[in-house]
Amino acid sequence: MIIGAVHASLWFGFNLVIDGKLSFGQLTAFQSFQLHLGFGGAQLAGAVMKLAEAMGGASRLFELLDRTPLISGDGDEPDDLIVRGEVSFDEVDFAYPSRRDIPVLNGFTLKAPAEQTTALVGSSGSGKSTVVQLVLRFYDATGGVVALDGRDVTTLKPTWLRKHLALVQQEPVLFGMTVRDNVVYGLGANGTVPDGALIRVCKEANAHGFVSSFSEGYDTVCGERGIQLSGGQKQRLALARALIVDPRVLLLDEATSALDAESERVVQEALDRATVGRTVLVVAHRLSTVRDADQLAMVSHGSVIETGTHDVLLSRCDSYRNLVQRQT
Ligand SMILES: Nc1ncnc2c1ncn2[C@@H]1O[C@H](COP(=O)(O)OP(=O)(O)OP(=O)(O)O)[C@@H](O)[C@H]1O
Repeated sequence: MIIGAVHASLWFGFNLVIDGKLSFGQLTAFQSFQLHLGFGGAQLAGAVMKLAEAMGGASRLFELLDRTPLISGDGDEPDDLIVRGEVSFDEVDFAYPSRRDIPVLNGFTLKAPAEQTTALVGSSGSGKSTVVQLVLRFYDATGGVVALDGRDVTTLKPTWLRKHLALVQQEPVLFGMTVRDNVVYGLGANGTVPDGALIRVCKEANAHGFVSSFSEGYDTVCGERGIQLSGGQKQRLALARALIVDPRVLLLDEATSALDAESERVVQEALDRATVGRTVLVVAHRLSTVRDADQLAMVSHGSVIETGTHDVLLSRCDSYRNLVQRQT
């Protein structure tokens, strides 16, 4: 547009110069003035657009800052030494806040004994992952009681609770910071730990080997601006992050589902080691991951319909038998 205007004024100006109504010097001065004005205007329009975009982003940011959490940060912080790690669900009902009219858990009742592995199995959408989220108080149950060692988790301070419980999910999230910071993040934003403890948990999580092979070791930066890790490596760091708090209860939600067979073997080996002496609540679709659990709970439409070992469920639960048949 600016160029078009320049051409038009040039043509008009030349005619005025030919008619003797304008000097050549006046024409070039006017042209230069016109160009500066045009480009200045275009820059101003660009700046106004950027300002409008920034205002849109800022209003979204303030919206987030103004949000009040559904879960209060207050609660009891009982003496750490007494945590045995028994997790129980007594007639728990739940619906997500965004879909209050759709019940997800209905009278869900189960006891996960301390230092034992309890596996939740059932069809997709039956509510298994939701159960895990209620233990961590990402949400609170709308009815019934979720308890840790008999204490209603809604009476416990979420930060205290998360010192004793740790979660490993299917899609681990690593931040664009060093391996060390990513693992220590398990202790909270300002957590610190001696190198010896860091290496010990990374060995337990089968991560020390590959981290040591990086030229900068634990100071290697992860993510887009650093090293790209495979799914299995990320999962092993996520496990190390969970283990650094030395949790009494380990929650595994499809922790190996997204991995190929070899990565799954290495991660599973680390998990087998990490679960000894801890209460484990595991959600998994692959039967191989859960068949050796101390207890399996068959979940259907938000309720537990049967509990028992693999053999017990095989003998008395049709849904479980169907699940096994589909996978073998
Ligand atoms: N954040 C959410 N908001 C609203 N509804 C949700 C949310 N997360 C899950 N749901 C719904 O809750 C129900 C139970 O989901 P959940 O993820 O607990 O099932 P699941 O048994 O773990 O399934 P899968 O085995 O596929 O992971 C589903 O109908 C799902 O659509």
